[in-house]
Amino acid sequence: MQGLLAQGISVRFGARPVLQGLDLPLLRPGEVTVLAGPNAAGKSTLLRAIAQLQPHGGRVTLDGQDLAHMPARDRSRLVGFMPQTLPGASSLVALESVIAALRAGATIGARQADHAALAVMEKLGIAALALEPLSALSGGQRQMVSLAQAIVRDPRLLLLDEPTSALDLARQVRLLSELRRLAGEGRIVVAVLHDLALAAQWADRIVLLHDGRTHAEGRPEEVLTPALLAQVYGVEARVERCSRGRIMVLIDGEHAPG
Ligand SMILES: Nc1ncnc2c1ncn2[C@@H]1O[C@H](COP(=O)(O)OP(=O)(O)OP(=O)(O)O)[C@@H](O)[C@H]1O
Repeated sequence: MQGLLAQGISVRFGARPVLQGLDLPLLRPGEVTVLAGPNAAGKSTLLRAIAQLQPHGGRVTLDGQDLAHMPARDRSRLVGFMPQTLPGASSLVALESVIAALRAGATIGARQADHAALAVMEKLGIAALALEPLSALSGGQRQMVSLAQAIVRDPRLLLLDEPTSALDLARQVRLLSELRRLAGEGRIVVAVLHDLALAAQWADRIVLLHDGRTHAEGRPEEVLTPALLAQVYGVEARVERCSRGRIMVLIDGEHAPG
């Protein structure tokens, strides 16, 4: 079966269950899926479990192959992971960090690796940062370098944890356009986003996490409803259709209890 399937995903930290047998629908190649939900809902934990960076119960398969039972090198070729924050305490310059990410998943000659890494940075509009130390980059610059690291191996599955949180408006569009393009070429893209306006505009599918489970999933207009937003976030919301048929979520306030 083509796509990403995550079933019965459970994670607990000490006695506290964070994910409780969570199921995702089959996420198909070509789709951008947004994971949304309140703070501490378990979105990052779920991404890390899918990437096999977090011990978990349940099963994750990519195109029918169990990711947990795959050699780590094969998995790192197939799965690109962009963490919420790129560690800044590195002595590498940006280009070296992208080359290191490439070589972690592939046997590739030094010159070829240099070219491939620089090509990705050029595509993302960050070639000028190539020789800058990671420790000297701004939060947004670091986020773009982190994206370059995640996509340089040309992964089949791309997992991104709040990839736009530090980006200005133009770079948000650049990053999300790039994700759409990558999905259009047959990859599976899963991104955690808090910004429901961006989610409504860019996602094919939204999965709303709540209480350690999938509370709702579907197309943006199916999931971004006043009732579901009240249940999951505890807010009073209006959903309006604006130009080009897009939906817009307006938050009027917190939901009055009872
Ligand atoms: N390594 C850890 N040890 C203990 N508890 C953890 C650990 N990692 C996450 N948690 C807890 O698991 C819960 C879910 O965290 P997670 O980061 O997955 O949430 P999230 O939905 O991504 O939140 P946010 O939107 O705030 O980034 C939180 O209560 C968090 O404190």
